[in-house]
Amino acid sequence: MASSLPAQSVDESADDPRRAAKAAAKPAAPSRNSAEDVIHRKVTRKPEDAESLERVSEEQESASRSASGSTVTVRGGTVRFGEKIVLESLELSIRSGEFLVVVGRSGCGKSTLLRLIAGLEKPVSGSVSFDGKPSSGLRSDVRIMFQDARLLPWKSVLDNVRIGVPDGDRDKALEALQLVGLAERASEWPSVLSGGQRQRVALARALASSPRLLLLDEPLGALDALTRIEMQQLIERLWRERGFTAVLVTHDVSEAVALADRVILVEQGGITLDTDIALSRPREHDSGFAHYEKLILDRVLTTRTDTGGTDGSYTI
Ligand SMILES: Nc1ncnc2c1ncn2[C@@H]1O[C@H](COP(=O)(O)OP(=O)(O)OP(=O)(O)O)[C@@H](O)[C@H]1O
Repeated sequence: MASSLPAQSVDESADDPRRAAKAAAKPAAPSRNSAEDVIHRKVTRKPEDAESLERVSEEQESASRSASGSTVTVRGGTVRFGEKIVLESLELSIRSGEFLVVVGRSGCGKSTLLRLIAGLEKPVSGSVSFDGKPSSGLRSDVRIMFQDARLLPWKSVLDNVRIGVPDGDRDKALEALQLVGLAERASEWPSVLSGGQRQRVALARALASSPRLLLLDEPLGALDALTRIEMQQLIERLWRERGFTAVLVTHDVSEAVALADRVILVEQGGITLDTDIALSRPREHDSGFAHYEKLILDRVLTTRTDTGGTDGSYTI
């Protein structure tokens, strides 16, 4: 296996005025202490106009998000299966409340990275830390969602969600089902739900315990285009409201740009592209959006031929 490439941070603000302007307008994801600072400033500061009011509200949202999500650090993470080294000395820092999207060619190690963070894969060397503290094995504040909803067919929708709640608390499970708009289907069997509805139940189960980190391993990969967009919007809304840190693996570059604060490309055991997506939310499919799609695709396509989807999306 080729040796890993060093993590490469692509800073385009120098030659892209739109991005530079966005970056200047966007408050940096604050640390826990600076989150308190923002709240303090919010109470003491008098906004002079609508723009500063909006800015305060953005800062407030960012502060509250930061307080609810985990920071995750992978240092020198190496994972191998037999002789095959899949991740090699990988370095990654994820900010609290950040929405990170992982892209890369099939088999490059995206799911392995997610499993490493989840504690499902043990590194042969290196470490994973949460909020600055080394961690190994499964954690109660981390939840993972897969392409397959993995619902138990012999349990009702509500009982499936209760699996994700400490002590199986019924009210908390119902509350989670409400979040995804499926409370009225609580007593039904998973088999009568559509694929999209099953994924919403899986999302409710994942969020029912209010995790600080949500890992999403291509959860929308099997859905039709419209359901996929609805699910993207639901995930984005819940992420914004609840403030957890999110890491999504996807093959869909459009989905990556729609959801990410930041996109990384995994290649040859390491991270070979690491770029912020400096677009406001909700994202419009405008020239800024196209700019990032092209940036990511161009980088990926230096090593692979693309496949353009009939709906204008691209997969890698
Ligand atoms: N448990 C395992 N035992 C042996 N090899 C494994 C195991 N899990 C993953 N691999 C191998 O590690 C490599 C990376 O797998 P991984 O599932 O992380 O890739 P991926 O980028 O998520 O792929 P895809 O996009 O196709 O889902 C592949 O070559 C895969 O065959």
